Amino acid sequence: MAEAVIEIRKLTKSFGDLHVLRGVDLDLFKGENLVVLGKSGTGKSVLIKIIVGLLTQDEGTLKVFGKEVSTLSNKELLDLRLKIGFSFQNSALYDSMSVRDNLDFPLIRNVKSLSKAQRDKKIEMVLESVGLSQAINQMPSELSGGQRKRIGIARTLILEPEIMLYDEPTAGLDPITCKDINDLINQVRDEYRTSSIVITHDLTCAKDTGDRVAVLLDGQFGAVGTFEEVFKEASEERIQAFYDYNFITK
Ligand SMILES: Nc1ncnc2c1ncn2[C@@H]1O[C@H](COP(=O)(O)OP(=O)(O)OP(=O)(O)O)[C@@H](O)[C@H]1O
Repeated sequence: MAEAVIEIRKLTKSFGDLHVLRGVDLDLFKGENLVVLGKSGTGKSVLIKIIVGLLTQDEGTLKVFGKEVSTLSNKELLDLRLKIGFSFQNSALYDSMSVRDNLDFPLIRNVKSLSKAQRDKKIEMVLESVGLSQAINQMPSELSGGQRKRIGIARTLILEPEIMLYDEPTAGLDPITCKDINDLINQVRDEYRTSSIVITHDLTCAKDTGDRVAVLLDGQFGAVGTFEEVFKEASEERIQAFYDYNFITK
């Protein structure tokens, strides 16, 4: 049985009368890509915020690397966040900084022991990993949407996180670029041995990257399994509707 790096049990979270998470059970196993699917407003971001300690659950447990997040001290939370890389939907690059400086920034801020030469080496290596060595001196505005996504992922990867959280990694990209990003997500899992949660509405992304797929429905995971298990054998109408909406066959 694979080791769980994140273990969520009976987790609930409400905002006033709005019961967003209503008893969530989920494991993220070491070395897997787990895709979380769910309509807008179902609580995907809330769940991510609880995982990184930005919000606290009302009830239930959430353990990351075996430790309950809600009981961590501020120092422990900061240490945990360094092990979790969050790749934002909008890539979160600083427009006024070159690609090199965008990648240098998290190193200067978080890994104070590195020399300039060591940082340069890491920048070169991570750019090579995402296939954009030639972009090192470019500004974000000179990059395509897909390239910006790659640099955004590189910026997260440079701190060598053990867990990666991808928020809508293919949003706003054309299908061919989506495929490239999906390949990169798989490559990151294999090369960096990360365990990842991929939040998406894009079923092609889910199919290509998800070792397992989990569908959030009415505050709980309605189905968890391989893409085929979740969709091909879906008897649940709401899950089938999600599939039909994405794959328009007519
Ligand atoms: N801090 C907060 N205070 C009050 N309500 C909140 C707060 N954070 C989230 N919510 C509500 O919780 C619900 C779930 O929000 P969340 O952002 O997790 O959705 P989501 O599944 O990530 O949606 P999307 O796919 O559109 O990003 C929404 O109705 C939102 O308005």
